[in-house]
Amino acid sequence: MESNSQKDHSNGFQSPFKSFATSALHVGQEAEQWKSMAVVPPISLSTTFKQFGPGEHAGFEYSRSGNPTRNCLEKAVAAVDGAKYSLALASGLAATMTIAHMLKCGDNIICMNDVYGGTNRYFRRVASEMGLEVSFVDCTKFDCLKAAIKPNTKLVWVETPTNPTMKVIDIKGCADVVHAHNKDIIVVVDNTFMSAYFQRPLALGADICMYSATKYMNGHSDVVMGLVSMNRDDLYERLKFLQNAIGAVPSPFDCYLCNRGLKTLHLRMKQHFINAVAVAKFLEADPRVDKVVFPGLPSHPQYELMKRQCTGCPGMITFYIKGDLTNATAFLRNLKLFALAESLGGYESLAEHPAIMTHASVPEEEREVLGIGDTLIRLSIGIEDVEDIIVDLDQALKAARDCAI
Ligand SMILES: Cc1ncc(COP(=O)(O)O)c(C=O)c1O
Ligand SMILES: N[C@@H](CCSC[C@H](N)C(=O)O)C(=O)O
Repeated sequence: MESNSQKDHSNGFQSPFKSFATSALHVGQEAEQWKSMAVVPPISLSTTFKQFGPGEHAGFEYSRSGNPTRNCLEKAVAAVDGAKYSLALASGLAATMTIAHMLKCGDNIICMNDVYGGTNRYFRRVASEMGLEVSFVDCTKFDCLKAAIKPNTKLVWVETPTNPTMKVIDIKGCADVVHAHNKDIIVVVDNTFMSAYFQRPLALGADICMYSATKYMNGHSDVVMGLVSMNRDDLYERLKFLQNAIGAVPSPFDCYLCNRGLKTLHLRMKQHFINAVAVAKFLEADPRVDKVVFPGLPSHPQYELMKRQCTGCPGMITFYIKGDLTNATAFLRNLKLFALAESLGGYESLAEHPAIMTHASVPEEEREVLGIGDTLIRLSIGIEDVEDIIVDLDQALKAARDCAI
């Protein structure tokens, strides 16, 4: 992260990370690593690799344990995260599971009380069933976090901004609280919403930066993948072991695609930011909308924190439509350019209803407390022409209002 004096004063956020695009394009992609001198890393589909003698090989034995195409991606991801190491897994949840396997029966995990529905479901209905103890805590409040740390706490899991209510967590503050208590507690940040372009959790004190690469990191809605980056040698050794021992690895073809997607991450994120600010301002000024939650607007309660810890804001906007479920449904059914679909972070605009779709797995009482109600709508603003995005939202808001008349 650049110093405060190097801030990009045009929008108040931190300056972009130095040589981000150059690293994304070149690190791990050296043509010299291939006999063919291929400039674009080949897709290495072979499941196994010929050995010179038993145990004597050229760096690869079996594709789950290590794959040349996956290596290229992992090196590029480590570079854009400002990390020493990165590992690719079969999905974001496979990454979560692999991280959880570093713990043992009876260990405690503190998880931010507002996280992606599938993460909540994994900790509550899978990890807990296997003997891990999980406490859901509001990590935006340091006092609550501090009070929740127990002698058996081994891992703290935060997501920022949270999916879908966009609460922002102070990563450095959180890591400081946890590590002051016990430096061995592993702080994990789910960086899916921000991508490596807008936020570097490791530089802020986190031990592991994790992604559902299914989203912005790949950015084309055609790959399901997870990524984890870290600096600590011990964490890398353990996770590398688990990557192979559990075996939740992505295919070489998906690694190729994600590696390719990463090459335009900086360009995509800049456009997502520009489009999202315009859309958020449009929605905020619209009388058919009750409330907009977008961390890139001064109206967001943690806007100052966002500007302090991020270099910008992705295309994720949550808003509460006026009316009830009928209006929310009419809005979503009438969108034309936006697809009504789960997921986010692709080049195309998507809209969804978290209470019924992505967060249905969160118990209803918890959803209510978190504000994931009938009128909450989540948008993933794509990189289409922003005027067209706004025209589409405008006509769907009209249809939603008219349905109530
Ligand atoms: C913030 C966040 N983390 C993790 C996941 C899980 O990722 P995946 O779907 O790639 O398993 C998702 C979405 O599914 C998500 O939105
Ligand atoms: N993280 C994505 C995917 C959402 S939900 C996927 C599936 N229905 C499930 O329950 O696992 C998002 O937030 O859109």
